[in-house]
Amino acid sequence: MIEMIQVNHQFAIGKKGKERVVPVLHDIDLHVKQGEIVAIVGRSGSGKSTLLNLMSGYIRPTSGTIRVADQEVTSLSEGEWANFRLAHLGFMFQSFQLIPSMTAFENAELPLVLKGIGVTQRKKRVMELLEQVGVAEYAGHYPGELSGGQQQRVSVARSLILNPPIVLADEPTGSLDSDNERQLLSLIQHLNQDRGTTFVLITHDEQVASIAHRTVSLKDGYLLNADKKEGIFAHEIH
Ligand SMILES: Nc1ncnc2c1ncn2[C@@H]1O[C@H](COP(=O)(O)OP(=O)(O)OP(=O)(O)O)[C@@H](O)[C@H]1O
Repeated sequence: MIEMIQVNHQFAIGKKGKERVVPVLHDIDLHVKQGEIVAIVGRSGSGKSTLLNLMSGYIRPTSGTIRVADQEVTSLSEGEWANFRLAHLGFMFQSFQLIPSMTAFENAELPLVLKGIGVTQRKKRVMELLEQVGVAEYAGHYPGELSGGQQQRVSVARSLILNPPIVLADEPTGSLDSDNERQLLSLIQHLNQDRGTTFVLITHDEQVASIAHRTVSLKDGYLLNADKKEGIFAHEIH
């Protein structure tokens, strides 16, 4: 489902002509299979978000090949990437990234509007999903009128509204209390079991990693234990 082959990434920082190169990821080989939940762990600065940004096309690798859903994505243009994301990828973030001037309904509806889905179908789908994540009664509320947990549910509804086959999540439970965390993890497991949704989750949290079929660890930009499920947290995180 997602294949990274010999991927390297470096950032160039500083003024033009005086740039300094910062190597961040080295020789990454990672294969995430369809229907897998893979957790990515590692210390702050080890390159986890950079890895996810490469899978999502927000940055391009310095070298190497990336395939997502059987498509070689490294050569897609910005416009092609935008369409590709709408068709294949859902995103969950630690910050909910809701649009403050739009209601919960409108926020969740946005990807359907971008995809040109008609209003009747949009209404049905949004209300079904808001119901499923437990915030249907707040459909007309603005993000500022919702609790953190409720905003998170709206944000999750938006990320799932197009039934993406792959969901990429960066610290998805980072700002949730333990009840909301448990509910989100349970939703992820259901989607994975019922629809075969593939998840890549960046996390510092053992609870989150515990639902993963496999945990991979980044250390100083190198991928460790790419095929091993256990034995990572104790020595990599702390
Ligand atoms: N746009 C950028 N320009 C220059 N350097 C960057 C950029 N983005 C990230 N970096 C550097 O790349 C390294 C890896 O960053 P990244 O955000 O991928 O780490 P991370 O493992 O996700 O960290 P955290 O757990 O703190 O979010 C860091 O040293 C960071 O400073």
